[in-house]
Amino acid sequence: MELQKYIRDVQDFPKPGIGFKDITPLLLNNEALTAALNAFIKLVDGQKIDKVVSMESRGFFFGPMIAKEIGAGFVPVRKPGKLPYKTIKQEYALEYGTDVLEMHVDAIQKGDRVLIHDDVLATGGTAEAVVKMVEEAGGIIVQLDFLIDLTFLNGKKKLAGHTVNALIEY
Ligand SMILES: O=P(O)(O)OC[C@H]1O[C@H](OP(=O)(O)OP(=O)(O)O)[C@H](O)[C@@H]1O
Ligand SMILES: Nc1ncnc2[nH]cnc12
Repeated sequence: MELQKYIRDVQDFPKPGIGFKDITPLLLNNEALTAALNAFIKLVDGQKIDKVVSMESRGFFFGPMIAKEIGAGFVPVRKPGKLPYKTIKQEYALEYGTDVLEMHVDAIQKGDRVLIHDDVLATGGTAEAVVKMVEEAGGIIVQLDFLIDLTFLNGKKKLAGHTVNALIEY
């Protein structure tokens, strides 16, 4: 199935000049949703994964479904002040300025084999911050799997040394 058919381009969202990739048509269509989930499971290829780690908020659409299907636990990475328990924090660069992501300190055990999932890889700043947090907690990153890679933004460069997959590339 050609998943790209289910991605809607929205110009000038959330700011003028941005071509936003809207994944909600894919989520809305059960065949496309199932095909995407099956493709994510195929990327795991039977490797042992202890935890799937995804970032708020669009990483939460597929992250828990992938975890359930491959027999792993799910770890939410959230924006500041949202997680109730003690957290590891990581600052990361945005287009303008910086932001922070947080993960619970007990979410990853030393030696855990981790799959990182998000919907979109753009500049790679978000994923790089999650890589740092997982590694700080002692996790081993097996791969990073995205629905979409905006390749013209060179996000993969920030993730050099890791296996990075995407179902759709622009
Ligand atoms: O590769 P980067 O340049 O870091 O960008 C990618 C991130 O941007 C989007 O999240 P956003 O911060 O818009 O939050 P949302 O998922 O809550 O919409 C997307 O879901 C990724 O997490
Ligand atoms: N162009 C884009 N479309 C959707 N999500 C994004 N996250 C960062 N850039 C994005």
